[in-house]
Parts: sequence; C-alpha cells; structure tokens
Amino acid sequence: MATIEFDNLGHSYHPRPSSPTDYALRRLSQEWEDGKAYALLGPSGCGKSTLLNIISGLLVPSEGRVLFDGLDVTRCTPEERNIAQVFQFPVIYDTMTVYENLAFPLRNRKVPEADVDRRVRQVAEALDLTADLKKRAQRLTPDAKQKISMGRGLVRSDVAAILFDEPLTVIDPHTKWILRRKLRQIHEEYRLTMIYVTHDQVEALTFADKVAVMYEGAMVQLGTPQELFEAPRHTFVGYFIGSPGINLMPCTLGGDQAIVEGISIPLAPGSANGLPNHELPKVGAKFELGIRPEFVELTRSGTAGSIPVQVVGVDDLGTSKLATVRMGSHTLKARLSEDQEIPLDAAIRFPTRWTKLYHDSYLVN
Ligand SMILES: Nc1ncnc2c1ncn2[C@@H]1O[C@H](COP(=O)(O)OP(=O)(O)OP(=O)(O)O)[C@@H](O)[C@H]1O
Repeated sequence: MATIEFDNLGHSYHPRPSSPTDYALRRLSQEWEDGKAYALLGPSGCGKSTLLNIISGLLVPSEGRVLFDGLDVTRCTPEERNIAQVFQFPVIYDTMTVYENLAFPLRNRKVPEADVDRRVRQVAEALDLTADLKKRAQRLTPDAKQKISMGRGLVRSDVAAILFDEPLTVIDPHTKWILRRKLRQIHEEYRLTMIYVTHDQVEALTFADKVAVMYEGAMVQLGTPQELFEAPRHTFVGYFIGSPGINLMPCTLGGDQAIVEGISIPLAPGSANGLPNHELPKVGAKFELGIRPEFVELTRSGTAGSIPVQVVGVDDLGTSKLATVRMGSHTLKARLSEDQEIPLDAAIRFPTRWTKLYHDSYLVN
C-alpha cells in the first residue's frame, strides 16, 4: 500500500483553459495516508471521476504530479502503478467459477497456488461467497456478480491502493448496507489504502476514515466525518452533509457579532480575525451565518441571549423532532429530542461554539 500525494494537481479538458470554471479539477496539493480509507464525495459533475482516473492512471492530468510513496507516477499506466479497481458494474469472467474469478488476479501474477487458495478463501469468507465458490459466475444474481468484482479488487494484498467507483450502484439497498459494513471490516483487518467514489453521503460517512468533499471541481474539505459535521469549511459541505443540512443566513459583521436583519448574534471571540486583510468587510463581500439544526437551542422567550421565533411546524422523526421556526424573514430548522416541549413563547439561542461565519462560502476561523 502507498502514500498518495497530489502536487499542484489540476485538470482541464479544455485545450487552453482561461478561468477556474474551465477546470474539472481545480489546483490541489495534498497527501493521503497509507492504509487509510478515503471517500470522494460530491454531486454529479463535481470532478470525482476525473480525480479517480488521475489516481488510477487512466487520465494524465493537464497540470501537476501524482506521487506514490514519493515516486512520480503521473505518466504511469494503472498496471505500472499497481492499482486494483472496482467499477460500477461487475467486471468478471462469466464462464469461470467464482473461485477462478477470485484467483485470476493472483494467478496472473504467478502467486504460489497455496497463497492463492488461502487468499481466495479469506476474501470469499469476508464477502459471504464461500457457498458459491464452485458455481459459474453467469448463474449468479447481479448482486453476487458485483461481490465477485469487489473480491477481485480485494484479493491482492500487494497493490498500492484499491479504487472503488460507485461500486454499490447495482446492489439492492439491504445488501448495500451489509456490503458497506463488510468493506469497512475488511479495511480494518487488512489496512488497505482504499479510495471510494460516491455521491451518497451515508455511504461515504460510514465507509471512510476521511471524506474529500468535492464541489464544482474544487476539493472544498478533506476531513473525518465528525469534522465535516462539526466544522464544515464550505457552505456546500454544510448543506451536503447532514439531513437536513446547515441553516444559513446572510449577515453583516459588527466586531465579534454577526448581524442578521438587525439582530446581533455573538460569534466566538476573534472569529472575524481569521479574515485575511484584503478580505476585511467590504461592500459586496458576502457573509453568512451557519448553524446546524442539531445545535440550535429552542427555549422560552426571555431566556438570556435568546431571540423570539415563531414555530411554524414540527415533524416527528421517531427518535427526534424537527422544528421549523421563523426568525424575521428567515426559516430555520432545529432538531429537538423526542420528549422536548415546544413552548408557546418560543425563542432560539445560537451557542457560539457551533455558530459559524462564512465569507464567500468559506468558513472564517
Ligand atoms: N472526457 C471529457 N471531456 C470533456 N469534459 C469532461 C470529460 N469528462 C468529464 N468532463 C467534465 O468534467 C466535469 C467533471 O466530470 P467528472 O466525470 O469528473 O464528475 P463526477 O463528479 O465524477 O460526475 P459523475 O458522478 O456524474 O460521474 C464535468 O463538467 C464533466 O462534464
């Protein structure tokens, strides 16, 4: 397995890119650790496949370099990089048995038969394929075929990384859940460097140690699921991660206060200091206040630091409730515990720790 480094990496499909929007992947320098599970998460067209193809060697980037363990592999083929890949749809040999399919990548590399057998049985066990080992692949369901495809990616322990491109697309929802857990277990056991592309936040957050969130060609945050939840570095991360996403309100700044329609909301001391000088409040600069529904406190009017609101709806979500409140012209969501009373004279508070300031969509801190 390898450490993967992106050195000033970028890619444009245009022959002569002239603006940032001409880039499918905007300039990126970063190091991904050996043996960790990463997810590339973002909506359709944000550049996930472009980055994955650059990592695998299917695409040569128009700018920058990719290094595996310090070695420049930018122009190496997938074979030369020693990468295993699992695609959206099964890539298997229908006429071979499940065993032969799983053994193929190892036999192809002349691995001794005893090792082939041990590894094939291990992977088959992990993916619940043991009972199918002697069956021809063509007789199996699409789910089982995709499991074989994943097994073929997992069977080699000598690869630099295993790349998964939306591998659970064809799998039914229940099996999807089981397979995600299995992949996670396999990762914990073998510590393989895994990169998993998806547009599904649940898939990314349950699978990965670190999630790279992509938006319009930019990697707007690379962080643990907890970091993405607690401190979204970009309003898109706040919106895309979480259900529902972060509450956002346009604001202006007055010292360490955000001002929303004339109402002052305290920010953590020094919050605005994070703005570089040239970005100090100016005409046209866009500031937003963000707070996740989970951190909005619903209380009674008159409580210190509270702002009166009108509760316009409450959804019972089983283990919690979701209140919709109106503050001036803004509508916010607040997640409450199942048994929390909703007062008639409702008000909300914004705990400073969880109240985030965004400047032109990026977190100021
Ligand atoms: N071969 C290509 N030539 C020109 N433009 C391309 C090419 N491949 C991708 N693009 C463009 O680059 C941008 C990023 O595409 P990419 O496929 O990397 O996104 P994605 O996040 O993987 O999307 P999806 O989830 O739909 O596969 C898109 O605007 C897409 O139209």
